[in-house]
Amino acid sequence: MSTETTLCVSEIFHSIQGESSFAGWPCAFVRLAGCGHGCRYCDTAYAEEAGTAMTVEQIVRRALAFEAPCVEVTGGEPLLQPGAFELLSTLCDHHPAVLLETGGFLPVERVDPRVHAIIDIKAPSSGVAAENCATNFALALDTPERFEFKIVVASREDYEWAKSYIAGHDLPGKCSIIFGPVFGHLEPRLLAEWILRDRLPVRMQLQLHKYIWNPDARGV
Ligand SMILES: C[S@@+](CC[C@H](N)C(=O)[O-])C[C@H]1O[C@@H](n2cnc3c(N)ncnc32)[C@H](O)[C@@H]1O
Ligand SMILES: Nc1nc2[nH]cc(C(=O)O)c2c(=O)[nH]1
Ligand code: SF4
Ligand SMILES: [Mg+2]
Repeated sequence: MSTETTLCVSEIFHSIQGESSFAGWPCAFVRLAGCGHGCRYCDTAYAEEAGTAMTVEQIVRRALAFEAPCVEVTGGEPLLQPGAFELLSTLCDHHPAVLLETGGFLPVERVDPRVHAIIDIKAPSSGVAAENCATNFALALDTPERFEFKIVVASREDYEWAKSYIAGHDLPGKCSIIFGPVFGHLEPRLLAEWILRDRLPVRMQLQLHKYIWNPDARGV
């Protein structure tokens, strides 16, 4: 295991995976520090605070010690740190289910193909929808089993945008797509009813951990 590459870590914790198609599984989380993308609703602004420098080996040991059925690298924006690619590959050398949560504004082509990448597509209410990285769609359509897309929706306008956006990129029926409400901003029942009424082939998620623990708690 390489010991030289260092990353800036916000927190490493053990929780119930609250999002994605892995929701419900116990999961070890590695939250890398720093993002700067500035999504208006971001629930993890604390990841902008200075993190702790750790080597890949230290991070992997801490994450594996939880003996969880999946390990997720998130942030902040994990792909902003050059060492994230080595971290993901090293985790894959030691664990069969490594997940990446990324904000969708950076290319994922250098991510180890053993990683299951959850790519956020930012809707207009995030304020950064213009920065979604278009090259990720071709890669995902080529190897859909490695990817899933997520869109967090704050309003009816976001929902309509999301519906057109996934159709425009030919994703429905080809890639796994998840829609979820911005916590505390959109009533989950409304999103459920819109999806059902439109016969939309997407999965709906609620952030499980915010119902299990205090929604403002860190480290869950
Ligand atoms: C905090 S981000 C970190 C990883 C990466 N930067 C990204 O945006 O995917 C993890 C996930 O939390 C979601 N998220 C952030 N704030 C949220 C909120 N208030 N309600 C619902 N989901 C939220 C993001 O959309 C993203 O899917
Ligand atoms: N329990 C739990 N599940 C999560 N899935 C993705 C998360 C994230 O912040 O990226 C997250 C998180 O912060 N907590
Ligand atoms: S990209 Fe992710 S971490 Fe960065 S501001 Fe947006 S939701 Fe928060
Ligand atoms: Mg979170």
